[in-house]
Amino acid sequence: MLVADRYRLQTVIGRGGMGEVWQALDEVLGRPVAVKLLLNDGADASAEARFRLEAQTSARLNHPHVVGTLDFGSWEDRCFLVMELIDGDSLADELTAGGPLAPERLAQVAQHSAEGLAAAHAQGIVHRDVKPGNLLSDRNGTVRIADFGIARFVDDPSGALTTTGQIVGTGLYLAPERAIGTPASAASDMYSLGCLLYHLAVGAPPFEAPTATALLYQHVDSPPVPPHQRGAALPPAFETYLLSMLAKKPEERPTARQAADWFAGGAWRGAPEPLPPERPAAFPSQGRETQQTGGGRSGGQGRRRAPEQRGTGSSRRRGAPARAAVTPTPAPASGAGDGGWNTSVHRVPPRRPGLRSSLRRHFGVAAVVGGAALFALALLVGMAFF
Ligand SMILES: Nc1ncnc2c1ncn2[C@@H]1O[C@H](COP(=O)(O)OP(=O)(O)OP(=O)(O)O)[C@@H](O)[C@H]1O
Repeated sequence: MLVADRYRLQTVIGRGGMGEVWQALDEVLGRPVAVKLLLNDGADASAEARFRLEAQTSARLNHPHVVGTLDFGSWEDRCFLVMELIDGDSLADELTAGGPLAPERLAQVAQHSAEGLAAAHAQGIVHRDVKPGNLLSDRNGTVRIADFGIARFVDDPSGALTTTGQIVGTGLYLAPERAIGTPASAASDMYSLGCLLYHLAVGAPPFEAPTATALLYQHVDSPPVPPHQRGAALPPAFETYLLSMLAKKPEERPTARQAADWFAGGAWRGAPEPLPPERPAAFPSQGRETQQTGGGRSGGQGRRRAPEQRGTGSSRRRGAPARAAVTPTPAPASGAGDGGWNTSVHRVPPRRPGLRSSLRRHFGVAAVVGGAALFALALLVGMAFF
């Protein structure tokens, strides 16, 4: 079948809610392309407008991590969108085929997706439907974001649900602020990306529920179970950062730009560092903070902070609230070096008073008690005499 006298449809690649996607040959330029044909069931008058908007939105983005838009038009009463053909699979396919992703691959997916989102956000475009099926990976593993613009019409939470109350894919990644009816923002995309990465790491989304309402409540209220408690073997820094993307408050999530830089810089590896040998008990947290400085590692510190802002002990402390929000279970010390939970912020024990200060405190208490006893004795003696 030849569309618009130019695009020869060859095989169906996939089907989505709005139409079917074909592998095709652009006979004018002699190159392979993907052609998405809008379903022509005639039922939804707004579908064409949405489709057109998707084309116009994605056409504004020319970025290596966004699927390129090449053409748009109408042919025999059906709208079509011509895209760059991605020879590979979606991340949903990758998950189905191979199970949870290894940290290295997951970090690549995170970086590429965040790059694509950063490019969109810089133009004021919010994707609104970040999900594994909308991340396409080519044979080299390069990830591109597809389907820009469609979800702008599902801003209200009901857009994530069917009329019967069943969950559709979007609900699994729906930001809390959207669940309560606030319009989607760039930070909502970051929450969805966090859910998506969690899903790819664990093999299941952070929240699941039998009803749509229960699921929305979880997005709003429930802290996600840390991935390592569900069997994922992420480096601690990676896990903490991922959980910061799932912060309930939009302003506490990293921006796409920050996330892209953080993953590109390799901080996600969270390589264990040697413990300070000589200063064990008194102020262990200070020693760790100092060690982390400039190391470009550890979870939490990158949160909402551009890399150039990191690096001082005090800013590190300000930048590490994720530690309070996430309470991972420490692993045995043998986990050192293998991405276990015994490094960095997760091992900072509560401060214990040194021997000298506790002696000082005990002497102080004794002095007060002794003084009171002497005073009472003097009072009694005085009363006896007068
Ligand atoms: N440019 C492309 N190159 C290669 N494959 C593509 C391309 N665009 C889409 N696909 C494939 O076609 C499938 C269907 O895509 P489509 O965008 O229609 O639906 P969806 O994203 O799965 O669902 P929905 O549109 O309902 O959100 C995708 O999952 C993907 O595998």
